[in-house]
Amino acid sequence: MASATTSTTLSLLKTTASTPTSSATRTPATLIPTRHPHKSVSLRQSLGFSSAASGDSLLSLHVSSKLRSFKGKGSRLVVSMAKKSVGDLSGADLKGKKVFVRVDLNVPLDDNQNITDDTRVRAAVPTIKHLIQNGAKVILSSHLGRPKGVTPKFSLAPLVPRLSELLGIQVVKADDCIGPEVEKLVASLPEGGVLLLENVRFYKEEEKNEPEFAKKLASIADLYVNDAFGTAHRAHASTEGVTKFLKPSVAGFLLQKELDYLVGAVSSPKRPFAAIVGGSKVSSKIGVIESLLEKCDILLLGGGMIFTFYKAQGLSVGSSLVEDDKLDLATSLLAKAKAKGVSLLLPTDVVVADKFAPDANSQIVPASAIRDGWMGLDIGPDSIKTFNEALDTTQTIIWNGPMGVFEFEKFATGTEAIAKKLAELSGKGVTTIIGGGDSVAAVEKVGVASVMSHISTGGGASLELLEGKELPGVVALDEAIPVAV
Ligand SMILES: Nc1ncnc2c1ncn2[C@@H]1O[C@H](COP(=O)(O)OP(=O)(O)OP(=O)(O)O)[C@@H](O)[C@H]1O
Ligand SMILES: O=C(O)[C@H](O)COP(=O)(O)O
Repeated sequence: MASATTSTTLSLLKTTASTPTSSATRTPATLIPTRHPHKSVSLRQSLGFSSAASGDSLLSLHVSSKLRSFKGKGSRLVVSMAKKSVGDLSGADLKGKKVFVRVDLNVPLDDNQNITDDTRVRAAVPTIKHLIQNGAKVILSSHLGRPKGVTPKFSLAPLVPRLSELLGIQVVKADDCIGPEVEKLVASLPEGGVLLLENVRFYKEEEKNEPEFAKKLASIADLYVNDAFGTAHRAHASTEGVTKFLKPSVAGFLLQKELDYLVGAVSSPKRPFAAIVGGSKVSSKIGVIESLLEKCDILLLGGGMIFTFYKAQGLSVGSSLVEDDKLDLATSLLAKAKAKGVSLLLPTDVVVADKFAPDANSQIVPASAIRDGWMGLDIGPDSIKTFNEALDTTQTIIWNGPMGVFEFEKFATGTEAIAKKLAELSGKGVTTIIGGGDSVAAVEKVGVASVMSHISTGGGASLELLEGKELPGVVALDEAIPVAV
């Protein structure tokens, strides 16, 4: 590809021609108290939200006056505001106590009811083990799928063998989640024992968050732990309603870690801070892009959404995915990035296909040369190089959404290249956060999941959190220290 064409396109597509804004010209990335030492400063601002955005509620969600810090992978100090955590409870708080633990065991199962991805099961283990070790009687509750009434294929029974294996004890399974059989099983549960309740969504009252149902769930326990980050954006009986009847109601270790990274590390990042946003449509990522534009130094865009940006800039996009009603929005996002000094990079070349199929004919073309009848399905090699160079300058990276149609091997190169780059940088101490959804699948496919600083177990929940929305399952939990904001 002619480099002259590439550089012309590049300057057209970049909102700023400069290198990433240096930390010296932005608010320094230090711990929250250093940035805002005075109590009178809005804690919401100290979390990095502009005063008019939707984060006011977020403040009341995640913030207490107590800061929690821990060493994340890559040896950076991650700071977030804390809800009361299961780690804050003493041994005496837990020994012999019946603890209702909401976990997210909504895992994919194949036709033979085998778990095809046990990430969420493994992620639930640290909290459960902690409770076992402290002599608690552990009552696990989860949903699986979206059943309408009792549906055998959505039973949690297939989870028992893997859970038992990971915990090193035999997990007992109840056939219901409320009622006399459950009460009997709870009564016979020894200290350190684990009971898995049946799919809580077999009752329509769960999703309706009916207080009477929440009360029944709560009646079998002494206290509540929510570790179901993936479901924290749902105000359901087992995630929200139950907290009205069980005190204390605290966060599990997984939920805490998700908040530490997706709120703490994103709001107070080591800079330069890059966000990579991909996926299919700009309309589904508007909130995330707008929210990240408030915080990041570099924004890299990929996936199907880029064609709406191209078209908004007057480029031809052939038969690529375009949202014609979002052209003005794309233009305004580019302007916003420029105004904020964020270096927004769009791919300068793309891999186009003559049909949407794994065996399509493909070509690499500059972004300005997509012909009629062709559709862009991946970012091209020049873009990968430019993105990699930009990422090389960073200290924190968050990634949400694939760069192309990675489900088709032929168009997976861009997504896999980003996954490999993040793995390399993670090894050099850069904080790398994978914000849920398909990017997690891509990272796993490449086999680099274990080296990332954090991989979110939430799809919708992580998106909502990154958008600055409040998560009802988090709001409902006890504050570490009550605070008047
Ligand atoms: N150029 C493209 N044209 C069409 N579809 C694309 C393109 N690039 C990526 N996609 C598709 O986008 C989808 C992922 O988009 P989505 O917005 O759902 O991302 P996500 O946030 O990672 O996933 P999820 O919604 O599961 O959390 C993938 O199925 C991928 O094939
Ligand atoms: O898989 C998820 O995103 C969570 O388990 C929530 O499931 P839901 O979208 O069916 O509420």
